[in-house]
Amino acid sequence: MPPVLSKILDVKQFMLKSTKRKVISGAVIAVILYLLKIRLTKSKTENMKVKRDEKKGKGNVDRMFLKRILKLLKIVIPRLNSPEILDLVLLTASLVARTFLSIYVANVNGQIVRAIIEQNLNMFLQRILKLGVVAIPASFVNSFLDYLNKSLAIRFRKRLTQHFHDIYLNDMIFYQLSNLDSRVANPDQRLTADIEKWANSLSQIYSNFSKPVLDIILFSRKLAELVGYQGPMYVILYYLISGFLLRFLSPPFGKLTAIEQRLEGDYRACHSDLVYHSEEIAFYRGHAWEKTRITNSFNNLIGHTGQIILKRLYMGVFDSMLVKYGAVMVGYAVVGLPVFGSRRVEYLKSVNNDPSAITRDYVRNSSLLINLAKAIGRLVVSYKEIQQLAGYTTLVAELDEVLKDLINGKYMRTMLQSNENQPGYFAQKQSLVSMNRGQIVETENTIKFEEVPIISPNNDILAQKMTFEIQPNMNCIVTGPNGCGKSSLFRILGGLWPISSGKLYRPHIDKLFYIPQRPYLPAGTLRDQIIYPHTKLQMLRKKVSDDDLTELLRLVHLDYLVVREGGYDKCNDWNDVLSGGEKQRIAMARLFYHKPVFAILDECTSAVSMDVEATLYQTAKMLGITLFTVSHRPSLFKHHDYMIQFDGEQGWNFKKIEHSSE
Ligand SMILES: Nc1ncnc2c1ncn2[C@@H]1O[C@H](COP(=O)(O)OP(=O)(O)OP(=O)(O)O)[C@@H](O)[C@H]1O
Repeated sequence: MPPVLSKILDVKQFMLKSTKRKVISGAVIAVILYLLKIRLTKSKTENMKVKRDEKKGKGNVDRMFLKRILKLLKIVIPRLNSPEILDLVLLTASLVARTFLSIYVANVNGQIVRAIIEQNLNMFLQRILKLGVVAIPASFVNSFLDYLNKSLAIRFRKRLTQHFHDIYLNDMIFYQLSNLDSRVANPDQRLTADIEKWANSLSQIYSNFSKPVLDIILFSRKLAELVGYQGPMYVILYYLISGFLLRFLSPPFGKLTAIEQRLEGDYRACHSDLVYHSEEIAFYRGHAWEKTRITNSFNNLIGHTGQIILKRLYMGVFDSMLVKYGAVMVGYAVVGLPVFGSRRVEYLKSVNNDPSAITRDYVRNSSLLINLAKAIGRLVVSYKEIQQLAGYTTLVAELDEVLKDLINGKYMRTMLQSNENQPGYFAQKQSLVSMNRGQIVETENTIKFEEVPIISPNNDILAQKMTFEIQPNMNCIVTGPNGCGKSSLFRILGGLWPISSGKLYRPHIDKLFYIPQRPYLPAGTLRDQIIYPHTKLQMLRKKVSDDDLTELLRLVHLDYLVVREGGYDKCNDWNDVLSGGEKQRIAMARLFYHKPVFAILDECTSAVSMDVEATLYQTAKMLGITLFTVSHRPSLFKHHDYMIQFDGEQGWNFKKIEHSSE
């Protein structure tokens, strides 16, 4: 009977010998079967869910993942002579060096044991010295590997971030991403945390994947030389079967990671909202409401994370059983091969039946085998890491795809669609909409709407096709009830919203300047608040000095700010230190600095006292700026010559204002 078969029979005998052992083995088998059953029922329902998601590519290791990762790889490694390739070459060289060093150390280990058994002090000391010498390059290689991994992750992150910054911060894409398209809920989270995690995960995967593959080849070759080809073959076969089993049992971790990241983003957004709107919330005493929202969001995140770790727990049980303990059994079978295997006679003859030589070979072989087993184990386990990478890849690639759609003038929106079979019920529908089916024509100094309707991104018609023309010095006021589309008219004029039909004639965007009700005050100096979005250099090129800025501040009655705040170079959190009216007046100073042909003033003086408001409008006109104002205040009518009046039911009217001669 072959020795392996007799061993198996021995084990069977051993298991059946005592009732206690029988009970334990029965229980273990029952637990395994039960877990398998749970997994099978779960995987049935999960499979149904996952199949639905798979179509959309929700973070599974599939064809879509491969397509997306290849696209992203082209971004992070653009050329064959990119520095990333050099890092990869160095990384591969270090991995090879480490494997050879491990083989060398395994050899020396065997020799040390032999020296002990032979009680040969000289040989023992020499081998110890050898180990000491090899420790120098080995330590360097280990640290260098770690460094290269991190450096590669930074390079990947830098490339990808630059790629996204170039698209996201180009023109108005950042606006369109959060206002027109509904696919990416938290672009900030994707651009910061998700990209970083993707880059780290990718650089780790290269080592975690290529190193074991390399180790498997080199260790197997060495082991085959020493114990025959069956040794490494049994080990690899064992791991292939366990890998297949693990793949079958493993939950869709990629998809779960993608969901976790999304929930993380939602939770972070809740906190950002609270910080951003803290004053309003504090006045409303809205803390209880906010607490509920934040807590719910946090609980969703924690609940999901809890589910993941539970899934990891049961996967950990299978991992340990198959990869750790099962592998040890296979390992012993393999190191026993020279002494118990088919070539035992040959082997024992070659070592003259010398126990010290057998021990040396045993130590060397087991050391090689441990390394081989570890390498295969890492390869099997790295499947989980690939799943995780698939999750991050979904998030990053999805952002890229949405941005590309926006560049190509397309956006996707979740819209409600009435259900013909069930009146009163609405179905959610996502559809890709083409922007700018209308036409934009650039003029010298004229604004003209020709049959342009005001349609919101949700496809709601706010105003029927509009036709009117505004020339410089035709100051125009826009009025109408709340939500009728006054600001939307300017969103279309400014190119923020697409034009669905008709023709829009307008001067170059530099000749239009928009001032909203809540002006944006960027982080920066007092000077930056006035000249935004110009830089100091652009201001100097425009031949404007700080004294000129003081003059502008005087026009808006804010010249006291220069002294109060300690000069133009003083940085401050301007949103906090300025009152509502001061912020609006800063914005008017900004308008006077830029002196555009047309100023779009969207309720931008609502917090300014009436007398100051009147001087602001007069100054603007004096500077030759044509006003295009949204306001409900009748006191402002006198500064304008024309009026666009919305009726709130899609109707509108463009007419000349008849001023009574006072
Ligand atoms: N990004 C968007 N996506 C979808 N709908 C939007 C968007 N922004 C605004 N709307 C909708 O368009 C409609 C018109 O909004 P708009 O801001 O033009 O109103 P308005 O006339 O300026 O109102 P108000 O006087 O209150 O400022 C509103 O019903 C609003 O909900």
